[in-house]
This record gives sequence, structure tokens and C-alpha cells, in this order.
Amino acid sequence: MTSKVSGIAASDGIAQAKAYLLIEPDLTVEKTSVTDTDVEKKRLSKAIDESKEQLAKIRAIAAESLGEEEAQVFDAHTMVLSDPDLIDQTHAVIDNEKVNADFAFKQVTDTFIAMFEGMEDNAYMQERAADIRDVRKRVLARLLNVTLPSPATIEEEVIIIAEDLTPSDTAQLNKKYVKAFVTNIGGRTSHSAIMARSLEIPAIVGTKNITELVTEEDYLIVDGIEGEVFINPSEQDTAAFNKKAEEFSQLKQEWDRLKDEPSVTKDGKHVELAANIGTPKDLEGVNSNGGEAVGLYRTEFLYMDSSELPSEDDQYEAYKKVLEGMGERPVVVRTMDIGGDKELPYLELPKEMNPFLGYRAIRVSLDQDGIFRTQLRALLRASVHGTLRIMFPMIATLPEFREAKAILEEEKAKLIEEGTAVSDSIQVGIMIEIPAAAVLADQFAKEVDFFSIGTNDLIQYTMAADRMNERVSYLYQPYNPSILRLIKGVIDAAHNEGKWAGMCGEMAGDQIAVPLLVGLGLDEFSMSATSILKTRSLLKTLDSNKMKELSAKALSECSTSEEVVDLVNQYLA
Ligand SMILES: C=C(OP(=O)(O)O)C(=O)O
Ligand SMILES: [Mg+2]
Repeated sequence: MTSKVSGIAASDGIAQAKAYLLIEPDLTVEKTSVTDTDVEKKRLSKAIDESKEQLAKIRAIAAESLGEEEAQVFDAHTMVLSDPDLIDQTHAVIDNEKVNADFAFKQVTDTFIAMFEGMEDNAYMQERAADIRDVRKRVLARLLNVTLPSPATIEEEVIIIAEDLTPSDTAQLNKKYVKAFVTNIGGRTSHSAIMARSLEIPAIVGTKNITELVTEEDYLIVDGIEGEVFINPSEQDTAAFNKKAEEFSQLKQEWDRLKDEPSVTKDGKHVELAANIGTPKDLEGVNSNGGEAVGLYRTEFLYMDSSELPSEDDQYEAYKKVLEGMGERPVVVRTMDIGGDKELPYLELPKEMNPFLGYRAIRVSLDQDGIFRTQLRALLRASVHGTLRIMFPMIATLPEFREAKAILEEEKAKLIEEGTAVSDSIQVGIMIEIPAAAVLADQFAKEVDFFSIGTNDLIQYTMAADRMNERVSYLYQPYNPSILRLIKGVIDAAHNEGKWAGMCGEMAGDQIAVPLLVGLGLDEFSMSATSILKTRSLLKTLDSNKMKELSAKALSECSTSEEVVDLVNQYLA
């Protein structure tokens, strides 16, 4: 008999296949008393190290199959495992209560999870709780000496049924066999949902109890559009779904038709939809999703993926590949942004109290200008292979920009003197990710060719809330009117000088933020490639004048992030 289960539609599409239950092993821990607490601390440390190794392997698989941006989730997990608080508190429980590491680790992570989950209205905190749950399983499995299931081993067409899919589970999914997934818990912004959208497989999350309702003998239809699962559908249901699947594939084809279309609002206002990339390999996704430009090429991965400083020729080859791959379309290459959370083992950077406020990005480049000049020469040589735009990260003051630009000009003059061809139409711009630069945007706009707003950092610096610190992440608020005001100031400043303003922080692809950013007059939106076609189709439904009214209202009438979100939803309704 058919039965129907509802949940939250997390990723579009319709699929049918047999069920595959992704069952967790029993990770129940027993409390035991110990006398030698050092042994327990060593067991913990070994389990954590092995978990980090596993995570590194999964991260590599994810980078390969999903792209660099998605794979960065695992960096967050590795960070959890390196959190000194987590380790110190576990050690304290082992020492004080003289108990086994498994019990102590479970108890401490329980406290962390309860604290984050307690902040019910804060989706970000809920995600952090999920991250800890995910990492904890890995460590407990090592401590208990049991094997976690590995979705990577699936070799027939299935629909995965699970309590939740962790990012590491999702990263191992092979699209060829996994046709969809359905989970008990989660929301539209949970990692599993984001991953499903980027893999382009249908997904339903938050069904509460699908794992209790489905067995491996069942055949399923997943309707990711409505958020409904049909267990053992009748012939009639199947026929209805075949029809619906056909209609959806037509919709996808319509989206695909948008692939080569301009990105315009309902009333014909054009914006540019660009992609963020980390390596030349990411170009495939840019092209298959109709990216009009590369709005951010994070070149630091060139440095991080290597065991020594990449040579000028190695860099030239990478830049050339991207420029050629994009043809006429512009490519914004950001010079190296090392420091903060991005370390280079072979470049001795000092240990700092506040790395995000320290020796980072352009500060390193201007200080160690040999490295900077090598990168600039490689870029200048590659410039003849496409439309290159050069962008400097973490600019705080005008003298920094002037110095960086002067070095660029020097290297350009040298190359020309050596007889090397260099494009004469390279735009040179800056990231706006430090509030000082946002506030002084009118001055910067007279000297730069463009701005790209890096909201990932701009938000952390404006709110004084470390983007990596879970305890203060409730303050990490993209829609806070203070952030919107800064963004407005930057866009207006650029336009007053006839320059363009883009955004390459995560906010540019956020479907709540897009209507506001259209209203504020943002020219270029740079995001993960897989968000482009959806955003292009959202744009077609927006009236630019109405969005102007929306953003003006958000700025004049809203005093909190929540009020802004409500207002956007009213306008989109
Ligand atoms: C795009 C940005 O740069 P990154 O995330 O690499 O710091 C940003 O800060 O918004
Ligand atoms: Mg940044």
C-alpha cells in the first residue's frame, strides 16, 4: 500500500529507486572508571588524529567531485577537532572524574551541542551543532573501534534514507547511483541540503521519522519539488509522477535555456552573474551553469596545494588556462590571500593572537614583495589570453592600494621593456572587506576600476564577530541594516565615479539577499557556479523598481536582521 511522508523540499527534482538505509552503528558509550588517565588522554588524541586524517581524505574526494567551495565544510570540521576548549574540557573530565575518554568526550560534546541547539532561532548555531555531531561520530567510532557506514561504496541506483546526512556522507555520494535522499532532520540551509543542490540531486529533509517508516525492501518516489516521499507507489501514482518528472525536466530545460541568456530582471535591468573559483578545474562548472564571468579566483589555493612557492611559470599556466577557458568573459583574479585561517607550511608566518586582524593578504604581499611581484608578472604575462581583472584583497587604506598598484605598474613596465606582450586594458580593483575601506569608498572609487564586496570578511569585521567562532556566530548577520548601509555606500560611491561594484562573498548568491542587492544597484554577483541558473531565474521575477523600494524601506525602517528578512519575504510573496 502506498503511503506518503512529507518533509522540507531541500533540492529540486523527482527520482525513483529502491530504498537504501544508511544506518549508523551503535555509538552508545559506557561510563567506566579508570586509574591511568594518561592512557585515556592518549586514546583521545589518537582518535582525534585519525579522524583528522579521515577528514582530509574525504575533503580530497569532495574537492574532486563537488569543488573546492563545498569541500571547505571539512575545514570547519577539522577546526572543531582542533578546538582547544573541546580538548581541554574533555581532559578535565577525564582527570577530575577518572573516567574513560569515550564517556568524557561524549559528555563534553553533549554540552556544546545542547548550547548551540538551545539557540533555536539561530540557523547558523543549529548548523554548528550539526557539525559537532558529525565530527563526534567519527571520533567515537574510533574510540569504540567500530566502522562508520561509507556511502561511497554504493553501487546500484538507490534513494538514501537517513536520520541526517553529514557533509562527509554527502561528499561521498556518487550521483550515478544515489538518485535522491530523504532525512529525518535538517532544514533548507543545512549542509546536506546545500550539498544536494550543488550535486543537483533531489532531496527532502526534516521528515522527522522517515527512517522508521521505510525498510530496504521498499521502492520510493521522491518529489523534491513538493517535499513528498511515496513509499511503494501504486501504478497510478507512478504514472502521475512520471508525468510530473517530465514537467520538471522541462523546467530544468528552461533553466538550461537560461544558460546562455543575459541575467535580467523582469523589467529588463541587466546584472552580471559570475562564479567564484579556487582552481582552473572549477571552470567546468562555470561553463555548464552559464557563468558570465569569474568574479573571484582565489589564487591562494595555488600556493596551498603546493609544497613550495609556485613558480612564475606554474602560475602563468594556471592563469592562462582560466583566461582561455573563459574566452572573452572577464576573470577577476585576486592576488594571494594568505594568513588568517589560510596557512602556508613553507612560508614562516608568525603565530599571532588575532590572525584575522594580523599579517594577512595584501599586508603579506606588500611586506614580502618578491612573492607579490612573481604573482603579478605571471598575471601580466597571462593577460593577453583573455579579459583579466586584477583584485587586491584586504585593502584598508589608500596608500596600500597605491603601493600595490605602483608595484603592478613597475612589473608591467619591466615586462614591456623585455619585449613581453601585456594587455593594456587590465582593470585593477579591490576587495571591500574591511569597514575602513567601505566607509571611505568614495575616495577609493576615484582611483580603482572596480570594487568587489567581500561580505564574508566585511561582516566579521563590522560586527566584531570572528567568522570561525561558533560562540559569536549569532552576530554574523548578512541582513543586518548596518551591513546593508555599508553595501549601499560602496555601490553608490562606485557609481558616482562611473565604476562598477560587485560582490563575491557568500551573500551574493543568497536568495533572500539577492532582491535587496538588486534594489541597491549591485552590478555583479559572484557565487558558487551551481547557484547561477537559479539566481538568473529568480532575477526574472523581480521588478528592479520594486526592489529599489524594498531596499530603501529595509534601510529606513528596519533596525534588525529579522525585520529585514520579514520585509523581503513580504515583497517576494
Ligand atoms: C570572498 C571573500 O574572501 P574570502 O572568503 O576568501 O576571505 C570575502 O571575504 O567575502
Ligand atoms: Mg575575504
